[in-house]
Amino acid sequence: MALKTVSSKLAAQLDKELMGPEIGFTLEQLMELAGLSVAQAVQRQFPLSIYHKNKILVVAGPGNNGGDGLVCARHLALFGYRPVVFYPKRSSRTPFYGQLVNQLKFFKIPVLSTDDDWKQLLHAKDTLCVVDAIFGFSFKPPVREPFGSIISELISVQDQLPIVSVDVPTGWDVDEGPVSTEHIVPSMLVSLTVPKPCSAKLDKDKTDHFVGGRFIPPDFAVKYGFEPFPYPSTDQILKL
Ligand SMILES: NC(=O)C1=CN([C@@H]2O[C@H](COP(=O)(O)OP(=O)(O)OC[C@H]3O[C@@H](n4cnc5c(N)ncnc54)[C@H](O)[C@@H]3O)[C@@H](O)[C@H]2O)[C@H](O)CC1
Ligand SMILES: [K+]
Repeated sequence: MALKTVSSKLAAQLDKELMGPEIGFTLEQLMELAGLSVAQAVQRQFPLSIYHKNKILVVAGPGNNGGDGLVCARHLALFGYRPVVFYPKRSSRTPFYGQLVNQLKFFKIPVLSTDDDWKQLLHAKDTLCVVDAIFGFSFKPPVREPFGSIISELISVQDQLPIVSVDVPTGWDVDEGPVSTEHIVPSMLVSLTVPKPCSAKLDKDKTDHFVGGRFIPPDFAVKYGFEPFPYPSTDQILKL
């Protein structure tokens, strides 16, 4: 069966409508559910009972994809993991990002900046996986620094250290897929609300694909041209 996807343009429009005057979700609400679903997907893929490592590096970007990562880190801590957040370019778009960082401090989750040695966490011996919450559906290539170097570091370790990408594998064109030969190959992608077209370029042998962000009624999905996803029970994620 063909994968149901929605273009970057339509995904942005869908988001706008959800947070528009008629429906009235707030960004904070959707981000909380998005971050929770990514944490649940990580727990499903890397259960502590099997993997005897609990350190997770969360790399958070400057926009809402990064915000999802900050929320995800907090839920990972609640699930018994030991997240460390690398947040190189902190957003001042709204005070909410500062509040999310304060919540991380409340949970004693380290938040590193470019002055800190974040690369020491890129060792599979100690770290379970890396959550890639750098860019989502608003990324436009080519990538600007410092993110180009950060992505290169992640690519250099991805054969040993699994990458969990949030919504879109960072650096990929949202509609077209990878734009250079060297690119992030996540071991897991958690698409939010609905997969973006680039996910059709995933190699199924290398990447497990989940959908998360369970926050729309069935008729709204149909309006945007995709079938609602049959999430089981109370799960926030569905493996595709
Ligand atoms: N309904 C949902 O599914 C929800 C999804 N959420 C998440 O939000 C992102 C989209 O967030 P947005 O803020 O629009 O964009 P990004 O985070 O992808 O990136 C914007 C950020 O990145 C900078 N940027 C863009 N291109 C480049 C570049 N080439 N080099 C460097 N920097 C770049 C730009 O300046 C911005 O600062 C979606 O994917 C989901 O993850 C929400 O949480 C809510 C619900
Ligand atoms: K991402």
